[in-house]
Amino acid sequence: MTTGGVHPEGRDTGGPTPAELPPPPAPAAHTGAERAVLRLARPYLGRLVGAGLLAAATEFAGLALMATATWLLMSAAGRPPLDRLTVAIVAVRALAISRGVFRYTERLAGHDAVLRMITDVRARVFATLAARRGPAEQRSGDALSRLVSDVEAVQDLLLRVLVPGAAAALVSLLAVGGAALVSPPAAGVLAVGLLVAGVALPVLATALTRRAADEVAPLRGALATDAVDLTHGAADLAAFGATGYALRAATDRADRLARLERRLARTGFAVDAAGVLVAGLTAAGVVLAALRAGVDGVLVGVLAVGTLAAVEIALALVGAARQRTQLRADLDRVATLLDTPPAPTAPDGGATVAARAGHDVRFDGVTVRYREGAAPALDGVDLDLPAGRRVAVVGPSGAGKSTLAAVLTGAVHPDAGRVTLDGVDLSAYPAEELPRAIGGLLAEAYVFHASVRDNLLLGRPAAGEEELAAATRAAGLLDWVREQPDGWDTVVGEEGGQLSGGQRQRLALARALLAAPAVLVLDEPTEGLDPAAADAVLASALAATPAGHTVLLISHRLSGLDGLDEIVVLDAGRVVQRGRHAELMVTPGWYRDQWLLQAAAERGYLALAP
Ligand SMILES: Nc1ncnc2c1ncn2[C@@H]1O[C@H](COP(=O)(O)OP(=O)(O)OP(=O)(O)O)[C@@H](O)[C@H]1O
Repeated sequence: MTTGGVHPEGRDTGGPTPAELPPPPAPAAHTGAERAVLRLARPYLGRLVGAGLLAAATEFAGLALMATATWLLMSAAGRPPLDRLTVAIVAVRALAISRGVFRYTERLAGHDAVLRMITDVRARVFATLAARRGPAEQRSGDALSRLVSDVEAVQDLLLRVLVPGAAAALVSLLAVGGAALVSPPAAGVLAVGLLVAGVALPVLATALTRRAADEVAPLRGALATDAVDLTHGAADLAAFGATGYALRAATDRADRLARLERRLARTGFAVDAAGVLVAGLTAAGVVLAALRAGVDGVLVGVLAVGTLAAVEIALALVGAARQRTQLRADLDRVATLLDTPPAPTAPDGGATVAARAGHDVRFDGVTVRYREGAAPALDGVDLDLPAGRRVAVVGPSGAGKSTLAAVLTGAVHPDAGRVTLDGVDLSAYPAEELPRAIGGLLAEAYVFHASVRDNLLLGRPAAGEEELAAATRAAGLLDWVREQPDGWDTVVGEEGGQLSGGQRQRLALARALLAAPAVLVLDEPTEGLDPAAADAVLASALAATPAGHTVLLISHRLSGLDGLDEIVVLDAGRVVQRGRHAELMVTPGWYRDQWLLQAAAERGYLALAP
């Protein structure tokens, strides 16, 4: 839960309150973030520079249009012969048309470059998020917000800050140069006005909005996480009577966000008003300087209108600075992900899984540490799984059983040691190759909001009705499917919500059995089933697995393991016992103690059962 705040009994409901949100990062970090983004923009630099030049051409055409139109109107008032005006008339038309054409091509070129780049950024951010193991980073709401809004910050930095900013700076220089041809003193005044509008005001806007803007992005991320918690955790919140508190915490955060955004908007309006004032004052100053220098009346008018247009273009830098401030926190979050070295993946064209019935798997001194400094989840584990071998991994909660399965399926990479499939390191196989050989029922298997048939076919899309029935029978779900009015087409609800816990587990097991990979991982396949049903399902699942296929069974229950080739007992990530059931039962240790305890508990359960 990140719905921050304190429970009435003083229990913290977890997560940061707005006041606890991380402080705004140091300015140097922001520059680093922008640099990281710009490094990614390098392959598209040519297109971006093209877009910047087109943006400058658009602004310049607008400025020139205003100046020429003013000259035309003021000159026409003196009724000169028409041929003196012809060039200006044609220029006005040409500039009006070219401005539209430049704007259109600039948008096309800029968006083309940026959207190409964004595709790369999103793919990298996705890959980094997918490879992350830290629980703090695995919040789906926050991850979604990073993928969508934070990556859009990269787009905005280029399209709304850098391209228009560079164009405004370039056109401002041209405007001062143009004014200097008419009157150097007026050009001096214009330069001062442009510096105020294009440098001083953006710096002021940044200073005024920096703190508030830095708080906005983490707040948005936290709100996205709240939304996920409030929807996914609604039933638990209601069960603990905590809905009101969770809602209030989320509402407090939303209110704080609204307050910050209002503050940003108010500051924005004030700076915009200052910009209008600067435009007016600069135009007045230019007119005075030009009159004092004896410039012709028509040209004074051209200078005045041109000044207003030029200052307006320079004021785009205020918008760019404001936008940049608002993007900083988002950019930092993206840059952190982009700086993360990618998880080791096999190069394209890596090893391929041989097309045969059985595969040999070996764990050699495999160590996995989820967090630096934390105790390892697996600590130098050796395990031999030749084709056809059936091994159970048991041990107390937190011993590292699921981590072992995750390493085997390639979901988690060992920090030391290696796992080989047919003698080749797992990391040499491209991601899409491994599932051909290794797969099964992993911890907390996901059941999709689809029909029973579609959920099963995920395991083997081409399976026929008979294969579906065999796998479902082995998982003990076939009778239930046949009883349903819609049979295989029964929709199981979001996350299998319309099934009981046991039915959901049987469906996930049936899917794994149907997929029948040569190395089948079964992580707690009978979880949620009563002891008698668990024994029956485990026996039928093992019987349904072809002889040459390897099975790695992870289980809390120790009943029904007597037929397996080896039982490995893990504790705190280390192998503390191994052998067959009969051997372990005559050896003092965790296995025998736990087996006797479970057997006694189940005898009691069965004695109480009606
Ligand atoms: N994603 C993760 N991030 C951080 N630590 C993790 C993560 N997954 C597991 N751990 C830690 O690694 C250790 C081993 O966990 P693992 O889930 O492999 O144990 P397990 O034997 O399967 O436990 P259980 O029987 O309760 O499912 C535990 O201390 C756990 O807290």
